[in-house]
Amino acid sequence: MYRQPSIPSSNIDALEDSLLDISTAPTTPDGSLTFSPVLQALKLHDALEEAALGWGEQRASSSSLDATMRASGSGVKNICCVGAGYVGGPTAAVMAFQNPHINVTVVDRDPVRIKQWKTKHLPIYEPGLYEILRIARDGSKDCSFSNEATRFDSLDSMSSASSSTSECESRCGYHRDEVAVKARTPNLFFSTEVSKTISEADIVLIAVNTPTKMRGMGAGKATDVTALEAVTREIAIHAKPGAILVEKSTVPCRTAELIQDTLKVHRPTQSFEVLSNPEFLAAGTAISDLLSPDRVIIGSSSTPAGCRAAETLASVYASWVPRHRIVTMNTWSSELSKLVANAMLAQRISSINSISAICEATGADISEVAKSIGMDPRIGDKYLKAGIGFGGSCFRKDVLSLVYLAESLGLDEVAEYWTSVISINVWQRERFVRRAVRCLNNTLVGKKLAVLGYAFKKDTNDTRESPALECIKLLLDDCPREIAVFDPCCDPTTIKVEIGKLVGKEVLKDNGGSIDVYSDAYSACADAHAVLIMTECDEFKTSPSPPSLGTKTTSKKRPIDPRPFQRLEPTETEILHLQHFLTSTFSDADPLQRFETEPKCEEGCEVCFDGENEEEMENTVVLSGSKEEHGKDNLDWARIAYHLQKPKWVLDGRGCVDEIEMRSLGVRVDGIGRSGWGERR
Ligand SMILES: NC(=O)c1ccc[n+]([C@@H]2O[C@H](COP(=O)([O-])OP(=O)(O)OC[C@H]3O[C@@H](n4cnc5c(N)ncnc54)[C@H](O)[C@@H]3O)[C@@H](O)[C@H]2O)c1
Ligand SMILES: O=c1ccn([C@@H]2O[C@H](COP(=O)(O)OP(=O)(O)O[C@H]3O[C@H](CO)[C@@H](O)[C@H](O)[C@H]3O)[C@@H](O)[C@H]2O)c(=O)[nH]1
Repeated sequence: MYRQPSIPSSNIDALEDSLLDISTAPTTPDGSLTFSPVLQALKLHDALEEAALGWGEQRASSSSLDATMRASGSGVKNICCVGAGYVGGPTAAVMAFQNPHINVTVVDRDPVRIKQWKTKHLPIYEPGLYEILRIARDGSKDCSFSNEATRFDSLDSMSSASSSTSECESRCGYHRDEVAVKARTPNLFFSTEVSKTISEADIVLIAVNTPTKMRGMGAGKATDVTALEAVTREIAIHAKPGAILVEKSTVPCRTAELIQDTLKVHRPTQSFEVLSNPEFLAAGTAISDLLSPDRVIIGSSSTPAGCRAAETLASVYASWVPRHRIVTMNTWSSELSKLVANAMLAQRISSINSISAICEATGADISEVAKSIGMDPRIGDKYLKAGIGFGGSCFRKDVLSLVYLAESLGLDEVAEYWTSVISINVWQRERFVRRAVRCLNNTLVGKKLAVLGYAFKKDTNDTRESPALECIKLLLDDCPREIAVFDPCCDPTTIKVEIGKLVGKEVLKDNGGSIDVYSDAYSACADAHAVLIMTECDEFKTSPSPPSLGTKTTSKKRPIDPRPFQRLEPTETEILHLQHFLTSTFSDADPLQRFETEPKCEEGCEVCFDGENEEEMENTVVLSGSKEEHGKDNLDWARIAYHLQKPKWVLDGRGCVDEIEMRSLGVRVDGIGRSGWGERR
């Protein structure tokens, strides 16, 4: 069940404070400052497997040396990334990792966050992030390995890359190529010296938060560009002449104009190029998305200087992204593309959710409908998973930003169309709660409800815009005796603090209310009158798992040895792939003996304070196969069913359980997109 280091009380205070000012609150809450060691093990494998898909393409096109020559030809020596959050941190880490000759410095006004990036307790959790950071931030040692793929028939007698070499040599008796990888000096830095770092940069990436405006004109829809404006001013004052400014944040269309205007006010005689380069990474797959992006969009002005700036940024990406995936366009198209991408994805979810209501009323099954339409390549099978709707920090805010843009342009019909995407999303979760209450005889008084899943999606501890919380708020209106919450990836303390802040401390059991948060599913479900599934966690699925549509696949395949490399100078991505293969195969966190010593925490480090947690985190990095499996164990539904109150109910908001299997356990199932017990009564 859930295991995570306890959060020091000072961090809880910080978390409480961070939730106060919602208008300018960072998009990544301090809740994400804790990270799940269980998840760390689970996701590393998938992330690198995902990235591996793009490596074949790249292998043919570039070695580290080629990439270095290309990007250094553009004269870029220093990159500054303003904003050490969810986007800034991982993006800068991958850029530095893939461009050893460029110094990348991430700056933030938040000293706590910067301090965390310098330690082993990173402020966000993303699978594969730490391995990249260890090379770019801490530097690496010389290392070497055989260029021959591991022979699995001799695995028993091997324990690491180096032993594999000697074992193979003694068996085969001939000398094979040895690949030598040179040591790296650190080229990724974290700092609070915002203006100084900006003044030294050839490229300044702006990756600050752009939440929905909560006050004043456009409140509830328009984008709050307060942080972006502040950074722009700082850049306008301190940037060196000719520096290239890059919008990584998601911004309203024509924001580059606002930036140019500020630059002109402060530096009227100098000209700067402003590029749009939106980020498309998703929570939980950030590193694989960054290592192997579907596309990199660069928007620029069409002047020669604009095109040159776009080419300079493209050369930085070209160190690891195949050229045909780097798409240049005009600035406004690029800015708009980001909003439209999120709006289209959200729209697909609302579309399938609207159909789920028809399925419930007609006897059709939404998963069958989604499967059949998804087989049409014109439609595709992604983002067709019906459920209680989308959450997360981006979809709602970006659709609303598009709505506001349309309204500002007098395009009321367009605004109305996109508003309906949000309306369906809200309606969907209300519908789910209504069905749940109806199943329970229209009264929750005196009843215990178990809520499985609190994060906005599976495999993350990110709870921003969590649909579960919205459902919990609605359930509270019917006065249940208890709402018992469990999420395999979220820290119970963080959930409590967040609920206390967003709903009110009085609703928590500790203060006489009805909401309690558990660290294991079985306690949460014990004696419950109904179990409500709110997040699509794999752990909640019955076996065999219903087909998963619209999410990245979780491969259980044995990782493949990427050797032999075609050149004796493999790319960083290829070395990472090999490292992952060896780590998974030999349960060794540093099989190439490449890592420098990990930075030591300060005396009295609060996160290290709990010795048990510390040991747990270190063990997890070692990625033992058994631990990986343990973390992903499916729930024992028979055990849960046994302890449920009669009639036993599972209200499935994410299509996780198999109705027939549950019926055999004496459990009634009702859920999204299929006619369940609710209809039959
Ligand atoms: N989170 C995602 O999954 C995701 C994905 C793609 C795009 N985006 C977009 O990227 C942008 C950043 O999102 P995020 O999730 O990284 O946000 P975040 O809140 O995690 O991080 C933003 C950081 O910017 C810092 N900051 C704000 N103002 C500053 C200033 N004046 N000087 C220095 N630092 C400052 C904050 O302290 C914070 O650490 C947003 O526009 C978001 O819409 C986010
Ligand atoms: O078929 C589906 C797919 C997703 N979801 C829900 O949609 C939400 C968003 O999921 P996802 O897109 O995987 O996560 P995000 O991290 O929010 O990523 C989105 O938002 C980012 C921020 O802009 C973009 O960069 C990404 O490309 C975009 O996928 C979650 O609540 C999911 O449960 C569904 O209900 N059904």
